[in-house]
Parts: sequence; C-alpha cells; structure tokens
Amino acid sequence: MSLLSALASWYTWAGLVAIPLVILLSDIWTWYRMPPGPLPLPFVGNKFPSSKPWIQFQEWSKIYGPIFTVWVGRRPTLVISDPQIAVDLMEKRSNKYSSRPRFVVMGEIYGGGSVLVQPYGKEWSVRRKLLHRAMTPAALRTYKARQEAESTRLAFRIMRNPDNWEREFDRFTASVVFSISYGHRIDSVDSPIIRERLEFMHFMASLNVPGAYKAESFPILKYIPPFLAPWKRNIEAHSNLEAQSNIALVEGVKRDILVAKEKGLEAAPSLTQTLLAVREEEHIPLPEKDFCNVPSSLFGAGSDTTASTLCSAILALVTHPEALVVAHAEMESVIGISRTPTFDDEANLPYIRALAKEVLRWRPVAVLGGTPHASTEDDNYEGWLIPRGTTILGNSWAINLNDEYYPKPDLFNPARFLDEKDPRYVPELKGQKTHPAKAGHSSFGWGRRICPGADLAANSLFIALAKLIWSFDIQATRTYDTLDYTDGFNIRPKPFKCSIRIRSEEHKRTLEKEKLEADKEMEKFPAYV
Ligand code: HEM
Repeated sequence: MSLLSALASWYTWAGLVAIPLVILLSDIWTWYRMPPGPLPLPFVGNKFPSSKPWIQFQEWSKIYGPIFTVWVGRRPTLVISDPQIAVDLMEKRSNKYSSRPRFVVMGEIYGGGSVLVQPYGKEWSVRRKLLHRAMTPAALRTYKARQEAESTRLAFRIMRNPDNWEREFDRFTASVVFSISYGHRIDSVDSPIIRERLEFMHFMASLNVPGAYKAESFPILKYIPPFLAPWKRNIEAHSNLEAQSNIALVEGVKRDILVAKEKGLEAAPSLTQTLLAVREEEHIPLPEKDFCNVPSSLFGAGSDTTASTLCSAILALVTHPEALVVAHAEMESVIGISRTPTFDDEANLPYIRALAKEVLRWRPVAVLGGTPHASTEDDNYEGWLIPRGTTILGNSWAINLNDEYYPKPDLFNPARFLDEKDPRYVPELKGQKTHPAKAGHSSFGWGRRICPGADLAANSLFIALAKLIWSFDIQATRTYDTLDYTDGFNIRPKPFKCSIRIRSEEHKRTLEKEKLEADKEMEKFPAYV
C-alpha cells in the first residue's frame, strides 16, 4: 500500500468515525440543555407505545414534569401537560411557535395544500384568510338557522331509529359543513359524496402512520422519479383524484349560481360562492387545485371532530346520569314541552353550555392538540433551550385531566364550568390554578393556529346537545369502559349501545311538528345525491 492510499484510507476511517461523533456530541449538548425527559438512544430516540401515546405522555409528565422532551430519531419533541405553559409558548410567543413540523409524505408529496399541515408563512396565511371568510361573526350568525334545523332533524331521526345515533351524528355534522362549504345538505352518510370524502380521509390518515414511508425519515427519497417509485405513483394518483373531486365540487357551485341566475333567484349562500366572488375582484395567489382545497378542508377538519365529540357526550351521559337529571331540570324550567330549544335560549341554558364544554374537556377529540406545532427560532423557556425546528405537542389529554386545574378530573361534571354564583356550582371542583383561556379549556388549540372552526363547532355542539337532551331519556344498558376509545389523531369512543327514548308523547308531537319546519329550512340547501 502506498503512503498516499494509506493516508486516504486513514482519513476515510477518521471521517467515518468523526462525523457521527460530532453529530452525537452536538445532540448530547442539545439534549442536556432541553427540558429533561425519558432517556433517548443516540440517533434512534425514544421508544414509544404502539398505541395511545397520550397516555404514556401523561405518565411521563408525572415523572419529568409538565414540560419534557422526547426524541423521534434525532428530532426533539416537546410535550406540554400544563395549559399555562402551552399558552406561554404557543400564544404569548406565537411568533416563534406557529409552524408545523415537516410532513414530507402528507404535506409535500400528497400535497393538496391543506391549511392544517402548511408551515407558517405566506402560503398558510393566504389559505387561512380565505377560510376566515366563512367564520366571521356575521357569517356564523347566518349558519344558526341551518344548525337549528339540522339538529331538529337529528333528534327526529334518532327518535325514529335510536340505535343509529352514531351515524346520525356523522350525517348531522357532515350536512352542516357541506351546506357551509357548498350550499348543499347531506341526507345520508351513505351518499357517494360522503363515501368518497371518507376514502380520501382514510388514505390521508394512512400516510401519517409512523414508519409507513421511508421518505418521512429520509426526505431525499421524495425526489425519486415516480416511474422508479410505485409508492409515490400511488400517492400522486390519490392526490390527483382528490384534487379533481375538489374542483368538481367548486364547478358544481358555479353551475348552481348560473342556474339560479337564469331563474332570477340566488343560489344557496356558501363559502365557495363567497370565494368565487372574492376571486372576481382580487387576485388570489393560489392555483386552481389549492383554491378548491379551501372549502373542501372544512369537511376533513370539522365533521368527524364534532361528531366524535357528540359520541363522547353520549358516553358521558350514560356513565354520569346525575348530569342528565340536572340538564333535564333546566330544560323543563326554561323551555317546557311545547317547543324545542333554539339559539335564542342559549343565555338561559347555562348548564347545557357548561355540559358542552365539559365534554370537550373530559374527552378532547384532538387528543394531542390536533396537529403539532413547530418552532421557527431558538428560544429559552425557564432556563431551558428550545431549539428551532422543535416539534411542540400540547397533550390535551394530560392538560384536560390535570388535577391542579380540574379537581377529580375523571369525573364528568358540567358544574365546574358554571358561574360561581349559580346555585348548582360545586366549589370543590374549582382548581387551585385557573385555566388561562377564556373558554376554560384549550381543546381547540392555541395561538395563530387555533382551530378556525371553534365557534362554529361550539354552536353545533350546543344546539345538538340541547335538542337531544330536550328530546330524550338516555340511559345505560350495561357498564361502560370510559377509556375504550379509538386510536389516531382524533379519538372517538368505540361503538357502544345504550337506550335512547323520547321523553313523552307530547315531546314526540312537538318534535314531529318542528321537523316539518326544519325540512323547509334545509330545502334551501338541495341534498347531494
Ligand atoms: C369539536 C370540534 C373541533 C375540535 C375539537 C377541533 C380542534 C382543533 C385543533 C385542536 C386544531 C389544531 C389547533 C392548533 O394547531 O393549535 C384544529 C385545527 C383546525 N381546525 Fe378544528 N376542531 C373542531 C372543529 C372544526 C370545524 C367545525 C372546522 C371548520 C369548519 C375546523 C377547522 C380546522 C382547521 C382548518 C384547522 C387547521 C388550522 C391551521 O392549521 O391553521 N375545526 N382544530
């Protein structure tokens, strides 16, 4: 071996050892300065449970404190279990904590331009501003009539077929968001349009399963040409299908507007109609595919979340019948039997309002805070380093069951959200610490990324729960495991049976009468077939 080649091989070996060593030392230095958590393995990170990580995170918070670090490979993730810390970072310092971690497969290859996974910046802000057009206070007021009508139809349909309550929740929430997005109601969850949407959602969810795609850990793989990568072709084919479907829905609204105009009428108002009018007047810097993704994103983000929360409400009521007794008493004294509750009664139904909040606290559907946040600058919190690019998880599960804020956190008791002057208020449920958010919970997320549909969802939950409680006796038929939930980004109780019966003949007659009015209201939004 010549001296030259010996030297070259020496340098190669030195490099092979030195580079990982430098990376390792740098990781250790970062790890040492970040909030402590379970010990990670170099380059591999921590071991996570294969299901329901929020439970393990809650356990770890009891050992490492309300803010700790876990490592996914070499990427640090900060897990927060205290609402004040979540607000300190994601709201008070929202200029640094409003991005999303990189989603190579779902965000960049599948694309679709969904606002949910967009990193913080211009692309995100254009979409978010367009979405806000549908969520202004004035717009929310106009949706109330259809939310009332759809929740009357919901109660009527459950009265007719009580065992079908879960699917009726899915139909109700789908109809509310579709009527807002496109001016069309949904009469059946089996309609082709809903089936297609669910297929898109399931495919999207499959892209996010940890380990499913190597490109997530090795982003360079996303540049492989599709003809060499069948997995990429498959993702792109699905992405194109969804884009075409989104475009077809917008084209449908354009046709509705033309047809109505020819008849001298106006098409049912919708977000799509508003966005098309805005585009006539100002340039919207989005390609057609991304523009059409904006109204379609309401279904993905807003339908299943609201329906799952209603499922949790039924589980809460059958396992905590004392809450239903108080709620029924409120209905009897404020509403009576000759009519069902409406939004005009909201101020006089504080227990029902509190009940909706307590469901969101007790079983937060977006259990790990929805989609994680990511930091865009180095920061320092209480002496700890939070480097740029850290993933931030608000563990809503641990936050909402934190007994410093919510004593007896596993107990479902709406009274904790009542005004202290209300005779039904229970002082023992007042936490030693007060939740920093005005709503008293943070189940809709934080700061600049807070759920834009929060008020719409809160309205749907209030009116649906009010009508259901007014209509029905809801009772257990067996004992239930209140932790038996599905896995994933959004959680829902696993299917269960219970007894749902109309409260009296007079309730039945009132509901039948009001259902006719509700049908008339919903005729303004022709059904998608
Ligand atoms: C009970 C019902 C709902 C719950 C619990 C919920 C919860 C959440 C949470 C926790 C986030 C993440 C917030 C964050 O990153 O800090 C989120 C984001 C989002 N939600 Fe909701 N949501 C609900 C209903 C809705 C509805 C009805 C809509 C629309 C009609 C909607 C649209 C969105 C969108 C578009 C985002 C992404 C925002 C962004 O990344 O900038 N959600 N939601």
